[in-house]
Amino acid sequence: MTGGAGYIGGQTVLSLLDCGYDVCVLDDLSTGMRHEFHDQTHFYEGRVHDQALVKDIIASHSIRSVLHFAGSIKVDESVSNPLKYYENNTEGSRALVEACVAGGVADFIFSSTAAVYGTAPNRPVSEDDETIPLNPYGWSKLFTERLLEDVAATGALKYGIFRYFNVAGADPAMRHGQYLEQPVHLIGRSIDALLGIAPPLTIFGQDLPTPDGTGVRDYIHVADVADAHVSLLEYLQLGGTSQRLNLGYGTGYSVLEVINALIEVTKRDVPFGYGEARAGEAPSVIADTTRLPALLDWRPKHDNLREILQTAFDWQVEQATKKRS
Ligand SMILES: NC(=O)c1ccc[n+]([C@@H]2O[C@H](COP(=O)([O-])OP(=O)(O)OC[C@H]3O[C@@H](n4cnc5c(N)ncnc54)[C@H](O)[C@@H]3O)[C@@H](O)[C@H]2O)c1
Ligand SMILES: O=c1ccn([C@@H]2O[C@H](COP(=O)(O)OP(=O)(O)O[C@H]3O[C@H](CO)[C@H](O)[C@H](O)[C@H]3O)[C@@H](O)[C@H]2O)c(=O)[nH]1
Repeated sequence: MTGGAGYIGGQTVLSLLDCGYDVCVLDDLSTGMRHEFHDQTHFYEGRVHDQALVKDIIASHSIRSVLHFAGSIKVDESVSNPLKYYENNTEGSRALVEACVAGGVADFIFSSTAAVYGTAPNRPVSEDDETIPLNPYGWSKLFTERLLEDVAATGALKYGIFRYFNVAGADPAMRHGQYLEQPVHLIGRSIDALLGIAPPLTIFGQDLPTPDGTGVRDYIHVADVADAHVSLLEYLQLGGTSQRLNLGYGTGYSVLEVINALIEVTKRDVPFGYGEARAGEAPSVIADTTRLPALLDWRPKHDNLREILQTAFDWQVEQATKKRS
């Protein structure tokens, strides 16, 4: 696995270990952190671009399946520094896939994003909808999707592409979660505002074409995302064909609904004000979830906004406390 020291990759390491898999992790620790549970993996510090290292890991562990989480994830940064995104996400993936093909890897699972849909239609968006990303981050991911489809067409490997919607929450057993010095996503920023370690939250837009005027997203618990990877891995290993799948719950919550639920869960106030809508941002992005359950033996266990918020809050408080002490 690449990116196994990051937020979603780390959670997937836990799911794989819980299911008894032998896991190799390749991570350059640029944004990820090594945790105690990584001692149960074969951990390599390095970049996915390093083909000699990747080939060596594949050969030494007879690796048949690769899950590729490594990448850069900040949409705003991708606009100001697009070359970083094409280098780390697209070139890195190209080099990795080439080394995997050379090493005889059969199955390749890739972390893509709902950002490939761009201005999603005003209804749940399906895997066959048009993809016109609005930023270099989305393009860097879409190019990798295309690369995988073209390579798979030669028969070199099979792919599983997950287009994640808004991944949030932390491990229910508090073994892992997301902690960024400066959160970039709504839930992380709202919690930091609530804790008083960041300024009040700015809500981007209050008269969008949504029921309450604020942006609507499909939030999915990171533990469900991780478990879905185990199911997709089993599916491919048991002979399933290449797939491109939305990974969301198919339910949307507005920014105000998220803030109100966070206030209910924590019994604390979230200071916020309104600002301009983010340029080009889709008002509502919700997954059409027809395809995935028809294929995989996966059913969500944590599809509850309050649980997502409670685990995210508990984790962020624990991290903030550790940092202070
Ligand atoms: N967080 C989300 O809501 C979200 C949504 C859609 C898609 N994704 C995708 O999921 C994947 C994981 O995201 P995350 O939220 O866990 O991010 P993250 O930053 O926590 O994890 C990324 C990991 O990859 C490592 N990494 C980065 N570049 C590398 C390289 N060149 N070689 C080796 N390791 C490298 C980092 O050190 C980190 O551990 C990313 O590919 C991201 O684009 C995330
Ligand atoms: O400070 C903030 C941050 C966000 N929002 C709003 O909250 C909602 C969620 O925004 P996030 O920034 O948390 O997430 P995005 O939907 O913009 O994007 C995320 O989900 C995408 C998939 O849909 C991609 O995966 C992308 O990588 C990831 O950042 C949006 O309506 C946004 O306008 C605010 O109002 N204020």
